[in-house]
Amino acid sequence: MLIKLSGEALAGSFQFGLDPTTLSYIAKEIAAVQKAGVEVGVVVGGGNFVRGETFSSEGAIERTVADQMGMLGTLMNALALQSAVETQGVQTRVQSAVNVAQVAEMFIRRRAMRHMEKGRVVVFAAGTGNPYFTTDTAAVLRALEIDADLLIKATKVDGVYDKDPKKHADAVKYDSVAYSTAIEQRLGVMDQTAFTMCREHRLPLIVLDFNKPGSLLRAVLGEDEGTLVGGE
Ligand SMILES: Nc1ncnc2c1ncn2[C@@H]1O[C@H](COP(=O)(O)OP(=O)(O)OP(=O)(O)O)[C@@H](O)[C@H]1O
Ligand SMILES: O=c1ccn([C@@H]2O[C@H](COP(=O)(O)O)[C@@H](O)[C@H]2O)c(=O)[nH]1
Repeated sequence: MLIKLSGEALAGSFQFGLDPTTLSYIAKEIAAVQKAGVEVGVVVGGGNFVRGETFSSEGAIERTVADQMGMLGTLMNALALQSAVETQGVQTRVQSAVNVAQVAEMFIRRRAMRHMEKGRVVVFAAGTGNPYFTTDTAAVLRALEIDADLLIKATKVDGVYDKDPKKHADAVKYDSVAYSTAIEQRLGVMDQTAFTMCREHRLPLIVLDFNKPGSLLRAVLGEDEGTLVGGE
């Protein structure tokens, strides 16, 4: 399985950066899934450091540069996550989509799959390696490349709503929703490119709240958790 972990959520109670308590907690949750015998890959976001679109909006920093900074933010998250998961007794490798040879391996698909076969968690950093993309799209891409059976978006909301629950108190949660609905209604929980790729390749997606203890494992075991996005 492939877990997309929101960067912003890793900031925990802080506005920016990493919250060590949140990091240890999520590392335990990921380690529990691996210890249950599941091959696990993780794509980390970088919203707790830099979002290229926002960062470049004032015009001082070019969009491409801001996006490169965003990708480097995901690398910081990946290194922190690697350390925290290894503290839980599970070997972990970081593979980056940009060359940072002194700190992480490059992304090599077959190598990533071999790591996972050996029981190592693989954390994919730097998104797709290209500006103008997001880590949501990178997560779908990596999930397809490693033949994942399931993509889980682990975030701060407990599922997909008919509108943004952070902005609308009357938002209603879906237990399950079709990709076409998510795309047509432009549901903002994941970017549209990512939804479109999931639909095209029939990749099942579960959106869940990672702050709920045991939620990742329950989703993997097929129990009712978050919102399942699938179908047409
Ligand atoms: N229809 C919707 N249902 C659920 N959540 C929604 C919806 N529309 C917008 N959202 C928002 O989507 C966000 C989930 O994405 P998240 O914050 O994890 O961002 P991300 O881009 O995946 O990660 P990062 O923080 O790394 O940039 C939630 O904060 C939620 O408020
Ligand atoms: O393929 C990618 C992935 C990400 N970026 C940049 O990184 C930031 C952080 O990623 P989030 O998905 O928002 O967590 C993103 O805003 C982009 O600026 C990228 O350029 N290419």
